[in-house]
This record gives sequence, C-alpha cells and structure tokens, in this order.
Amino acid sequence: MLADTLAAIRAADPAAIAEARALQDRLTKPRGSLGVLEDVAARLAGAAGACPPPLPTPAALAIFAADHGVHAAGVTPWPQEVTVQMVANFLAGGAVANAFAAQAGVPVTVVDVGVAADLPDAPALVKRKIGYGTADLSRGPAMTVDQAVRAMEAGIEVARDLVAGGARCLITGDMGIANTTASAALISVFTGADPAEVTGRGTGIDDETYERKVGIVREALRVNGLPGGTSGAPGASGASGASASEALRALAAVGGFEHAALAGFILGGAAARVPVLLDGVIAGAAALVAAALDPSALDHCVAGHRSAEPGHAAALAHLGLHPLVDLELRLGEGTGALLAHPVLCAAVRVMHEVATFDSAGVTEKPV
Ligand SMILES: Cc1cc2ncn([C@H]3O[C@H](COP(=O)(O)O)[C@@H](O)[C@H]3O)c2cc1C
Ligand SMILES: O=C(O)c1cccnc1
Repeated sequence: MLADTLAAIRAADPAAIAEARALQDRLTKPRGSLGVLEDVAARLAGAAGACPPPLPTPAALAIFAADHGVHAAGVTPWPQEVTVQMVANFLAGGAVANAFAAQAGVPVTVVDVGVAADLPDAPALVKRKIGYGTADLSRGPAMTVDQAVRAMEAGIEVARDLVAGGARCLITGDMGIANTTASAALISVFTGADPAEVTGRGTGIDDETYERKVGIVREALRVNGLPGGTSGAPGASGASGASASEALRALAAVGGFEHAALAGFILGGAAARVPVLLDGVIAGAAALVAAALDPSALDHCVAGHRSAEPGHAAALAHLGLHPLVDLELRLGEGTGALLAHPVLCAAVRVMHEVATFDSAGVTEKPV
C-alpha cells in the first residue's frame, strides 16, 4: 500500500501555478498585495493541477495518538496516562482542538496508533493500535521497520477514508506525551541540525529536564547509529540525501507511531491530490519523513502555523514551507492548523470570487 501510494503522487503542475499568478495579477487589487496568501493559493493550484484550485473545504482533522518509551527517561513532567486521558477528552469534545475545530466547522477523528492502554469503542475513534507505546529510543530502535510501515499504512487509510467521506483538506493533529523528544530526534537526523538547536521545552520543562532531554536526543542518535548535527550526513539533505530505506530506518529508530502515521497521512493526502494542512513540530517531523520518501508530497502540504518549538522552525526552513500564522502556540493536537484553515480558504476564495480589472471596469495603474 505504501508503494502504491508513493506511485500515485504527482508533483505540482507548473502551468497551473503560472495561470494562478497571472489571474492574481488581473484581480482588483495591487499586484502582490495579498502577500503570502497569493503564494499559498498558487501552491494549491499547482497541487490540484487546476486554476483556480478547489476550495479546501470541507476539512477534516485527524488526531493521531500514541505513547513513547522514552517517557521513562524523564523528558517531560507529565505522566504518560495523560495521553489516554486526552484521547477521552477529545472524544468527549473537551479539548482545545475541539473548541478550535468547532470554530472552524471541522469534524474531529481520533486515531489510536499506539496508546499504552486499551480504549473503549467510540464513533469518532479509529482503532489502529500498532503497539502499547514505542520502546525507549535512547536505548535502541523505538519500533521495527515493519511497525513503522504498518503505522504509515494506518495513516494512509485514514486519509483515504476521510477523502472518500468528502474531505477536501486534511488537517494533521497529534497527541502523545513525550512526542516532542522523538520529534527533535527526527528533525536532527533529517535536517542535519545539532540536537541542541532543535530540542525544545515541549509542554514546558525546567532547565535541568531540558539538559537531560538534549542529552537523550543525542544518545538516541548515537545508540541507533544515526547522523545528526552533521550537515553532510545521510538524510541531512532530506529527499535527495536519504534513500527510502534509510528514511524508514530513521523513522523506526527514533520516531513515534503517531509520527509514522502522520507521514502516511501526508502521503495519502498527496496521492489523493487533497491539500494537507500541517500543524506543529510533530507534523513538521513527519513531513520531513514524507519528503524523504517522495519530495513531491510536499507540493500538497501547507504549513498551518509555526509553533514555539525551535525544531519546528528548523523543519519548516528545511522543507521550504512558509507558515500561515504564528501565534506562539506550543500545544499540538492540530490547534495551529485549525486556526489557519479559514486563512487558507480565504486565499483560495479570492481566486474564485474577486473581479478582474476588466470585468469590474476598474482602471489599472499606467504601465
Ligand atoms: C494536558 C495536555 C494536553 C496536550 N495536548 C497536546 N499536548 C502536546 O504535548 C505533548 C508533547 O509534549 P512533551 O514532549 O513535552 O510531553 C503531546 O502530547 C502534544 O500533543 C498536550 C500536553 C498536555 C500535558
Ligand atoms: O509544536 C507543537 O505542536 C507542540 C509543542 C509542544 C508540545 N506539543 C506540541
């Protein structure tokens, strides 16, 4: 399924991007006056291979939840059971993601890809558990390559099912106590940045825990024989540097089940030519994996926001993605991407509804 999904992904259509640019220049506004909105609308035209591109609505949020063996290393002050408790909170409608999703009119699906407890059935819960949490990535591989591929396939299937249900924009969400540690390790491997540059304070940790967390990320790379902090390292050049098997090995070694599922979700959206609106640092780490498997998948991604985690900025810079909003959020769950969704819709709606100088009889400035 992974191979079929990769084979279905098409790169952006340059003709549709050029058409979008030309149309934007004829609309009743000074050229370029919509700034980043013009870039993102042209990007979606390229991804869809159509100008104007389809409105990215209705959207659907998928929150991928999993636990992490590295929790035992003391990288976060929160107990592991907060993951399963927050899953229950999402299903009951009580989390920040639910409030933002309600505001944006976006339905929420929760996917258990590896929570360390059994969950009761619920209409909005998709059960695709690969394991009861990963192994501790600072002592060896967090999961097997086979598990990583199965988690990716779960993400691909969720993307496919949401698109079949009518979604025209896929929004990424995550829940997993300790997952900013795995994110930092992945970002270090795939960008070549030093662990100290891409490790952040996650949910909010003191200086002592932070120092330990950086050390754990460093140890994870050493134990798993992965490069990091060396710009010439395999994977450092992302898509061109890491072979597919190297990328999968790195994902399995230091990722989480939700990172793998999110990478699959991104590839699944790209294969369906439905834009994927990325949330924060966890989605950024997953996008690096997806891009290493097929750089064209990125043409279908939009960075919803920039989180306060330093690794997120590093991931976005490496991917060449420009975030739509920057509100210093550091929550995850899909919250930043949900806030960006109306902005994305507005950018595309301009291309459908704004009059041209000709059609509205507005005089253009002399050339
Ligand atoms: C109550 C609560 C709700 C959350 N919602 C998202 N996260 C976020 O914080 C976690 C990662 O941070 P770290 O790596 O520092 O543990 C993830 O679960 C992420 O989704 C939450 C964290 C907490 C505590
Ligand atoms: O960037 C994020 O999405 C983030 C930051 C801190 C904790 N959880 C998620």
